[in-house]
Amino acid sequence: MPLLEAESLTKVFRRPDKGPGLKGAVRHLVQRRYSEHVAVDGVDLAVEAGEAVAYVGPNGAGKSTTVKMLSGILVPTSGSVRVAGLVPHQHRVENARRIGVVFGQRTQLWWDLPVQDSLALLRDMHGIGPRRYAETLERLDAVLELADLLPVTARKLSLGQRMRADLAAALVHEPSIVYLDEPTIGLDIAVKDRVRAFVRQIVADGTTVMLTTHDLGDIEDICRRLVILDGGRVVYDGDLQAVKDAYARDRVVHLTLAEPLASTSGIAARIPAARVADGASDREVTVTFDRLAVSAVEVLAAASAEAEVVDVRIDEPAIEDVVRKVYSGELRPSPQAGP
Ligand SMILES: Nc1ncnc2c1ncn2[C@@H]1O[C@H](COP(=O)(O)OP(=O)(O)OP(=O)(O)O)[C@@H](O)[C@H]1O
Repeated sequence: MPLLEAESLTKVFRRPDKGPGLKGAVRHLVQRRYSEHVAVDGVDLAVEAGEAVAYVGPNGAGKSTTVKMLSGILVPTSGSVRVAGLVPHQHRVENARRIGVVFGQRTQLWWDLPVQDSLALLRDMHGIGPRRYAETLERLDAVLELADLLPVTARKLSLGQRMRADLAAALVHEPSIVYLDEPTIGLDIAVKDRVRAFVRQIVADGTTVMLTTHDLGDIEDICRRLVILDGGRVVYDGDLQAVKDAYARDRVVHLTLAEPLASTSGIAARIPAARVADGASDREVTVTFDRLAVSAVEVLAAASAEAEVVDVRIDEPAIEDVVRKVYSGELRPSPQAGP
């Protein structure tokens, strides 16, 4: 049985219909009108224990609303949801024991307390015994390097330090499922790498992770499965690599030559399936090709036959291209058939 299961999960919000300006607000007081907005529209989702799933979509797609229903904060309008066999909004306390939530843009630490006091409060709220708490903290410290942060009040932490402390706060009760919402937002590359490595580690240890992010690097680093939501509906649910194979196949090879080349037409003639163009300088050439039709070795051989190649750099196709196309409406993958 999947650890997390949603069937036809739907959330409809009622929004006040106000006219513009003060006049509209006053009129609304007298004659209230509402319209309905379907934020999540019949979502089916099954996530197995130990999976890392990226749950992505443009602004307003319904990601946070789904996560709120999964964590029991919101009651679905229709459809069903179960997390570890429980209906989250009917068993909020038990559900909270099994889940951890990290919002990159908000903190669950008590702002004016030292981190160690926030963690101790969470320990007491979850009823964690002293021995288990000490062991968990030691494990978290080994990867998140918490020791220096523990005596500092949350308000004095840098963003990166705060994120490490927040991850510890979300995981101190060893939840089996963790919802991460923009966990690396605003972090510098080094801290981002550390947070991603940490999340990979908890997944390897068996924690189920559901990641909501606009940072596609997070997705590539952490998840093998991608669920794309658009307008409240799942438009793709499948393997990340399969999406790349189907939609992000263009690879770019950047070649640096020993001498400037008068024309790239000789290279182009040897690999007709590729697009050959001048690079950033007169000694550079870029070759763009479908990686399933042409290999990088063929590109290198073609270039070497025409000129002396002194350096090579390859840009792999990025999931970013696919997701960007979905967001812009250029691509509509089918949820049933996959890409
Ligand atoms: N409490 C609410 N009342 C009315 N409408 C809401 C409420 N919460 C969310 N919505 C609307 O539901 C839709 C989905 O919102 P949601 O926050 O789930 O999107 P999201 O995919 O998480 O977006 P983002 O990437 O911007 O965080 C949006 O149109 C939003 O305006």
